[in-house]
Amino acid sequence: MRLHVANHPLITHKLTVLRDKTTPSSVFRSLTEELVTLLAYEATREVRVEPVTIETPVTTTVGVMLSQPRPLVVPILRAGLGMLEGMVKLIPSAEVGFLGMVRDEETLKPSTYAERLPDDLSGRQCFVLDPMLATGGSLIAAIEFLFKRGATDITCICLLGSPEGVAAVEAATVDANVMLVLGALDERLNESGYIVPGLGDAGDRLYGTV
Ligand SMILES: O=P(O)(O)OC[C@H]1O[C@H](OP(=O)(O)OP(=O)(O)O)[C@H](O)[C@@H]1O
Ligand SMILES: O=c1cc[nH]c(=O)[nH]1
Ligand SMILES: [Mg+2]
Repeated sequence: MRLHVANHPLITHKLTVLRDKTTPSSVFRSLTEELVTLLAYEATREVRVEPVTIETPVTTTVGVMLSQPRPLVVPILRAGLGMLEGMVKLIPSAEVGFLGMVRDEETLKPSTYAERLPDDLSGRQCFVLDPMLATGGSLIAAIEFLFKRGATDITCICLLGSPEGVAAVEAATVDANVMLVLGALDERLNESGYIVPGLGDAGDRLYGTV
């Protein structure tokens, strides 16, 4: 697994507002969208392109366009849905698949309650969106789901990650072509499995369900 942690003052500024417990849901939603667009810039550095010849008003030139098959973007419901708009703004031609997962807050184990993905993901570049990488259980389950459908090229974008979650994803994806892009790598998990300093429950903060 390759890890990229954003080191950019604009991203850190936006994350600071996101972390603030007084930030209302409406602002939290806009910032999440802005942050994913900034992180997607790094996450799509290896997006596949192919040469195309075009005519400018001045001459003929060779540029590039995204290759087929189109990239697949997979938000993990619920909180990952808050990242979808920011991602498809950058790649409007992407196809979108969905995985619904929820973590049991006692056992911290994830379960999958919804799935809408193409049957065959071989040859597809997949971009998984989830704001929070805590124990890593949800992201690992999502990655394994995509592997079972034949995916071999997966990039995950998370706003915040814990060292424990990064280590777990790393251990689960040895030798696989997986990239993890984080807005920030936080200090640790607390005894309830929440990221510290973190931002609380991303789903609740996005959708006002505290
Ligand atoms: O790394 P983990 O320990 O698995 O925790 C992270 C998961 O927890 C959150 O989802 P949650 O289960 O709260 O569902 P929600 O998006 O519906 O709020 C978050 O969006 C991740 O999917
Ligand atoms: O800190 C955390 C951990 C899991 N899920 C969240 O939304 N936040
Ligand atoms: Mg939640």
